[in-house]
This record gives sequence, C-alpha cells and structure tokens, in this order.
Amino acid sequence: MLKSTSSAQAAATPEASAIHVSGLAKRYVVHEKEPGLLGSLRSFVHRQLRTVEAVKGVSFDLRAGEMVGFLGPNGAGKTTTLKMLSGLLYPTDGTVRVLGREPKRRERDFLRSITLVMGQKQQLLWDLPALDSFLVNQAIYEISEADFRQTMREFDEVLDLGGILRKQVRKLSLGERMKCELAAALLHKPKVLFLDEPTIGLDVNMQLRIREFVREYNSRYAATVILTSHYMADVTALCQRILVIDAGRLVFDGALASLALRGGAHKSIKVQLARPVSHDELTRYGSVMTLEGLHAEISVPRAEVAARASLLLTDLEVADLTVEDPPIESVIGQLFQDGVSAELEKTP
Ligand SMILES: Nc1ncnc2c1ncn2[C@@H]1O[C@H](COP(=O)(O)OP(=O)(O)OP(=O)(O)O)[C@@H](O)[C@H]1O
Repeated sequence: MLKSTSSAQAAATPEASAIHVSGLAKRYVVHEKEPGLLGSLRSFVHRQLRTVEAVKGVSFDLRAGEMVGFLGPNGAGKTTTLKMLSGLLYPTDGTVRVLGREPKRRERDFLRSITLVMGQKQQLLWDLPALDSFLVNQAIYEISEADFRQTMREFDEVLDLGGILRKQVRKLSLGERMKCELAAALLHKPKVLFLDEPTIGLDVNMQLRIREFVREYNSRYAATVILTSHYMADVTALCQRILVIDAGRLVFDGALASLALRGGAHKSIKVQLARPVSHDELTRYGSVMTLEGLHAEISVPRAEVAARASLLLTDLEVADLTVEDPPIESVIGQLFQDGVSAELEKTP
C-alpha cells in the first residue's frame, strides 16, 4: 500500500489514535440461486454458497479531530468498513478501536460518542415532523432541555432549519431532509462521525451547505470524521488526508495533494482558439481530451508544459490559454483504470 510521507509523519500511534484499525477484514457468505421455480427447488436441495471478501486486511490510524476522505469505486468496501467501525457489523478478522473501545460491543458510552450517517438510508420517522424524531433522540441520549435548545440554535445558524422542522418528513425535499438527518444524527454531539455519502443527490448549493456544516462541527467540537463521497468536491473541500480503497484493499493513505501529484504526471492545457483547428492538428501538442468548437483541452506531460504551451502560442491563433492540474477525480479514475491496486500492493 502506498503511504505519502507527510501523512505517515502525521499519523497517530495506535495508543494515541481516535480510530485504530489493524488487519480489518470482512467476508460475507452469499447464498446464490438460479432464477425461477426450478432454481428455487435446486437451491432448496443443494445450497450454493459463495464467499465475498468485501474488506481485506485494512489498517490505518486517525488522530482525534482529523477529517479524512474515504474513497473508492462502487463495491470497494467503504460502507462495509464504516459499518464495522460503528459496530453494525462484526469483523471477520482484525482489530478495531474507536476512542479506545471495541465497536462490536456496542457499549453505551461508545454509542453516545459516535454517529453513522448514510445518505442513502433514512433515520427520521417518515410520517412525523423531523422535530418529533429530534425529541426521540433527545430522550434516547438524555440531552437536557437547555443543551437541546442550545444545540438546535447552533445547528439552525448553519443549516437554516427554521421552516422545515415542523413539516412531515415525507413532504421535505431531499436537501431539506438531509439537513434534518444530519442535525438529528449530531444532536448528542458525537466525537466521531462516520459520514457515508452525506451529499448524495443534492444540488450544488445544498452540497455547499452540508459541507459548511460538517466543517463547522469538526472545528467546534474537534470531532474525528471519516467521509465517503462520490463528489470529489466534498473531499477536496474538507479533507487533507485521504484513504483509497479498491476491491477491499487500502491502496493509498496520504495527503490529497500528494495523490494529485502522483497521479498528475500530466497537466491540462485549456485553449480558446481564435479560429477552428482540427483534432489531428492539435494532437501535435499532446493528447486531446476535448475539442468543442473553439475550446480544447490537451493533456501534456508535466515536464513539457512550458514547451508545448509556447509551441501552441506560436503555431496557432490562441485567444486564451490556461494550464491546470487535472481534476482529482480523473486522477483517481486513472489510477483505478491503470490497475493501480495491484501495482501499489508491491510498493513497500
Ligand atoms: N450484506 C452483504 N452480503 C453480501 N455481500 C455484500 C453485503 N454488503 C456488501 N456486500 C458486497 O461487499 C462488497 C463491498 O460492498 P460495500 O457496500 O462495502 O462497497 P462500497 O465501497 O460502499 O460501494 P458503493 O460506493 O457502491 O456504496 C461488494 O462486493 C458488495 O456486493
């Protein structure tokens, strides 16, 4: 697994970690059945079982107050890992400690100090106003009336909950519901947050609002946060360190910047042309990523950016030219495409 030096230096020792994970593994045994009645009968007589290795020997340590992005393609093992960290699933193998406790024991103190928010699952009661679910949580977590009011005021400042708390949850928009879900999950002021796709399906403004809320909560309460998101903007806005998991294995643990640099052996030259140029013509300067009308994006080796840009400016009529790092999602996408996990496993 690849570790960037900066993160290795910053990494917590197991004893001092808010979250300590070592050799964590989860295997699911899946019952497989052919479709149809015949399949059901066959499976009744002879059960076909298959083992899915969802998480394979994952290890990392997080310091208290650290906010880490947990990335990986679909089915990589992110949700399974978060469920093990929050005690919803028993690990098949390995050690997990969250604030010194073993999640699978689901001890009272442990449950009071964590929260798991899953963007795709809802915890609020569907037919009741969100406020009713908040009151249920107030009772469950034994939050005093004064603390409850104070927390509601704080959350309202960032999330603007005013007009929506008394509406039936099923009548809320997705964004409004997500704001309430987050607030309800954090009412008891947990010290550790597992956020699984908290912004999924939300528009850009609402994503910003949720991000702002998470940032504010993290800085106000020094909470440790693990965040999964398919929106890289969430991760780049909130996390300096990222963990990348692929096919159940941790393939990168380090600074976001160093991953961008590692994957970014290329840069993008974006040009606005003054007159149309053919695709073939542009390939002389690099690999043409897009060409739409007079706008083109060309990927060039990092070391040759200056030379290629100056050639472009000399040869063609250019109205505007900018040089940019490729977006981090394309860097990560490229890493997976190149079969990087196999390659990185060999990296000491
Ligand atoms: N309850 C289950 N029983 C059997 N297999 C499961 C179960 N839950 C997850 N899996 C399998 O484990 C693997 C990891 O799934 P997981 O949900 O952890 O991935 P993920 O990284 O969260 O994916 P996504 O980004 O799509 O949510 C997948 O192959 C999935 O099919």
